[in-house]
Amino acid sequence: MCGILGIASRDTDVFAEIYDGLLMLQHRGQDASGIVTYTGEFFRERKENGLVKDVFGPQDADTLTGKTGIGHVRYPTAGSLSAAEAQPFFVNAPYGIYLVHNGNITNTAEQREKVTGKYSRHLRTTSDSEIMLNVLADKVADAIKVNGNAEPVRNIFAGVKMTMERIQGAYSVLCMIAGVGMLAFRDPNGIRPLSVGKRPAESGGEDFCFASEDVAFGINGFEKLRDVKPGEAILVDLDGNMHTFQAVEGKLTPCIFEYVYLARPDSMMDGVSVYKTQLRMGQALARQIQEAGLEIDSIIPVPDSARPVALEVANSTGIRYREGLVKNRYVGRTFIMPGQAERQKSVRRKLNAIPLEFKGRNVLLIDDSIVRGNTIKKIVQMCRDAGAKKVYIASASPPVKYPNVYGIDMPTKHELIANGLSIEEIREELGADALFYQKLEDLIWAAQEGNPDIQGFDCSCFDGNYVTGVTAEYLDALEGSSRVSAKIQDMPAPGASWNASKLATG
Ligand SMILES: O=P(O)(O)OC[C@H]1O[C@H](OP(=O)(O)OP(=O)(O)O)[C@H](O)[C@@H]1O
Ligand SMILES: NC(=O)CC[C@H](N)C(=O)O
Ligand SMILES: [Mg+2]
Repeated sequence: MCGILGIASRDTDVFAEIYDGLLMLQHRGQDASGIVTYTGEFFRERKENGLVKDVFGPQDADTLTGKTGIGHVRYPTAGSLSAAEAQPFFVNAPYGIYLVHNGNITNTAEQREKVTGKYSRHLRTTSDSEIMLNVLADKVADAIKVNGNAEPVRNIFAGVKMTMERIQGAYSVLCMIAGVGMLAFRDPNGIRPLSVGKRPAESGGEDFCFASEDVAFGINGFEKLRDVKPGEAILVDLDGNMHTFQAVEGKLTPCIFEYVYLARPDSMMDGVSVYKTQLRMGQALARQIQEAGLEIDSIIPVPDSARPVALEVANSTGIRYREGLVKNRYVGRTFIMPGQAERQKSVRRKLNAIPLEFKGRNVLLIDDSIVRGNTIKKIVQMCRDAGAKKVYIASASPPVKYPNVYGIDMPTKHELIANGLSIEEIREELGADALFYQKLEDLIWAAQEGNPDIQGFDCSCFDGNYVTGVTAEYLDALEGSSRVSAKIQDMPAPGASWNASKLATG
């Protein structure tokens, strides 16, 4: 995950608006935040590990001046957790380009070699996003050599096309380019989301906003124009004109996990409502539950992400919906605790059972997904401790069996509870009385129903089919690498520096 946002305004300084927009995308990344603005002459940058509200303050409005700018909230899925790998990244030639990226590149090793070898560039970090920025810079420079510098937009679009032909994986990208404007592009499969919005500018014409999710538009008065197409590049020049270019042929196959968990329910992505997809997931799951014919007193969601699904399972089955688990809103992410034992305890810190809802009852707990199984296993135990008679569980998505290589923090294969175990074995391991998983075809139906024009989805964490193709060597390297998901990283003490090699993927 990661969230990206950019605003090109004709009239006003954009720092405060980017700040507000990033707050709407905070769910996509909580490790680091960064903003760069462009004054028309200079870039002004600030990035640091931490939440948007902790990294930026009112004083930044005085320094981060400029009418255009881009921002990023990071959840690392490549490289390290070091503050140096917070985004945006910068190269000073050609033009001077700042870049923010959501997604993950799968041919980084090969591209790193080219950038540092053939193009004699020095990379400062282990980030995949920095590699992509340098590839883009190389390719724009190549285009300038061929076309001259009279038409920067043409050169930049040519550079994007060549970059798309070289880079594999998932990428939704925004760039600020000195003297030129703001560039947006999305990978040929449109794996990660990106949309563009506009609003009337005070002085006439239009202001533009790009964002990972359209939920970030309203707060600054933007209306969604459309989703950026797969393989498309859009450039808003410094006069506020929008140029579009289909850089390579695209085939929209967005990541289905966005609809399961990542995106906010109030977002529309590629014409599909996240909320309504989750309701349909509930309808499909309800059919399985009805067929099983169990005696269930109440349906209880694991807050917050499973609420829409659970609500619709209840509506469709006629079984009552109850809130039985209360989330402590003051506990941050639970996965920053070191080691398995700590993690299990931290679920307990985050969620607490309402005993009255469990005592003597048969309950069906619903969560959006079961990844390692830590969360639901602990909750099953909490329900039993609270006096539940039977504890049934359902996952709104199918068994997660394969790593995600496109920018979601999924653990390596051997950490996934559904890897190598039958449903019955998983049920036993989780200590539940029954276990339901959404069928993959039902999940696909739930999302596709929102926009039948979508040709397919990347469902790789469920079925192992990676839409861009991924080599067995890449997956082996991932499995054997020192990269482990951020969920089980030991976080450094405040002020201490992070060991950059810990998450290196190579
Ligand atoms: O099987 P596991 O490895 O435990 O992972 C699955 C859990 O991870 C996510 O929740 P998380 O606690 O990360 O955050 P949330 O509060 O946003 O749901 C997801 O909603 C599941 O509850
Ligand atoms: N998951 C993401 O989108 C993060 C972007 C990039 N791969 C990073 O780790 O910084
Ligand atoms: Mg959860």
